[in-house]
This record gives sequence, structure tokens and C-alpha cells, in this order.
Amino acid sequence: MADAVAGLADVRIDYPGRALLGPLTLGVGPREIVALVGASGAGKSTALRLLAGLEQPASGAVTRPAGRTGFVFQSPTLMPWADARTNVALPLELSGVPAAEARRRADDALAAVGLGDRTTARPRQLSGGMAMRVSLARALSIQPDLLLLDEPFAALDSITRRGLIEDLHRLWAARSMAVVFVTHDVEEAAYLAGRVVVLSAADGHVVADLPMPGPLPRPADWRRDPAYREAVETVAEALDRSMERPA
Ligand SMILES: Nc1ncnc2c1ncn2[C@@H]1O[C@H](COP(=O)(O)OP(=O)(O)OP(=O)(O)O)[C@@H](O)[C@H]1O
Repeated sequence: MADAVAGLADVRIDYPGRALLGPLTLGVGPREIVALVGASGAGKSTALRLLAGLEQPASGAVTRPAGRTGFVFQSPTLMPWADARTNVALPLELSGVPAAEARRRADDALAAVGLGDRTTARPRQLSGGMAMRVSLARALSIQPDLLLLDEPFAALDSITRRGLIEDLHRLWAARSMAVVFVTHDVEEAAYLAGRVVVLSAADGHVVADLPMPGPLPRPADWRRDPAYREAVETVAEALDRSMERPA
């Protein structure tokens, strides 16, 4: 894990009333996009919280990025009373960025996610996809080295999801950041990521660590490419194996 931006080494988590999770070892290299998949309860969100420093392991070592970490949750978690610009700018201001600079960075981040003309819209005036774009802009506005996304598109329709994945690839390509993305969706994982890590349902250890073929961002028609279809099958098989309970 020498050149990893962030990582977990032999990490175990001891939640009350639950068998110990782990050991989990996961390194995230510079500019890597890693998808974490696994059954519900496998420990995917826990792995993100450990990488974000929001939780401490019972044992093992956590390497945090040298710079900032952005976090995008399943729900956009916007302040309903504030417009899109304020939703992005306020956390920056609270972290010490002067107000005018925070507004400028918020407008830049909103423009980068295609919402340059919606800066004064309130969350209730935005579609689900737009609200998620505001949430993405908020995470990107801090210029993270590591962007963590916990099933961010799960509540959206498939066309909106596909659009957001293309956006995420475009935003990633323009920046120097690593991405860790939690999803239940095998096709989404294989399309989005350069590497898919499958966690076991039983204790959250790594069942498979699979490099995904093809360039990132994906070329047009990649979803029909036999190499992609094969990668989806490989992830699906690993996910099936991840459900097996130890004898
Ligand atoms: N704060 C906590 N206290 C006790 N148990 C917890 C806590 N957080 C998570 N757990 C348990 O740890 C396990 C892993 O949870 P986690 O949320 O990381 O899984 P997940 O793979 O993200 O699941 P999902 O796909 O359903 O979001 C689950 O069994 C969960 O109930």
C-alpha cells in the first residue's frame, strides 16, 4: 500500500451484537476508481466511514489521504431553505473560506456538474438527479484527493443514473482524485470503476479484487462491448460467491 492515497490494512470492526467484521485490507491508488460491492450488511458503508475517518477500527491500520476527503451520501442531504449556491457555499464558509470566495467556488462547482443556470434554485425546485448533482458539487468544491460515494444514485431512474455516471467520469478525468463508490448494482460497478472489490456477506473480508477492462472514461457503446459484458459476468459470479456462508 506504499503508494496508496488511502487504505485499510487488516482492519476489524467490533459492533455490539454483531460478529466481528473483517479483517479487511483495501488500498486505493492515486486516481483510481474503485467500486465496492457486496450484500446488504457486508460492511461497505463501514469501509467508507473508516476511510473518511468517521469511525475507528477495533484493530488494524487506516491510511487517510494527505488532502481532503469528499463524501456523497445516498440522499442528497441538502438544506431545504437554502438555494443550490448556498448549499455548496455554506460548508466552505464554515470551514473558513471567505464568503465571496466560497460563493465563487460554489458557482464553479455547480457549473461543472451542469447546474450553472440553477444556482438560485431551492432543493424543492430541483429534480432528484439535479439535487444529487448539487450534492456532488458540494463534495467537489473542497477539491478532494479522495471522493467517497455511498450508493449515491440508488434512488434515481436508470437514465438519470447513466447520465450521472458519465458526469462523474468527466469530473474525475478533469481532476486528480481517487474515487471509492459503493453500489449494489453489478453493471454500474463494472462500468464505473477501474477495479471492483467484492466484500463477503459473512464478515466483510475481500472475496475478489477484480481489475475492469477498458479505458476510463468509457468509450461510446462500451455497454455493448463483449469485454464489458464479460466483466459484468465476472463481478456477478464473485458476488454470488460472496453470499456463501463459511461451512
Ligand atoms: N453503528 C453500528 N452499530 C452496530 N452495528 C452496526 C453499526 N453500523 C453498522 N453496523 C452493522 O455492521 C454491518 C455492516 O454495516 P454496513 O452499513 O457497513 O453494511 P453495508 O454493506 O453498507 O450495507 P447496506 O448495503 O445495507 O448499506 C451490518 O450488520 C450493520 O448492521
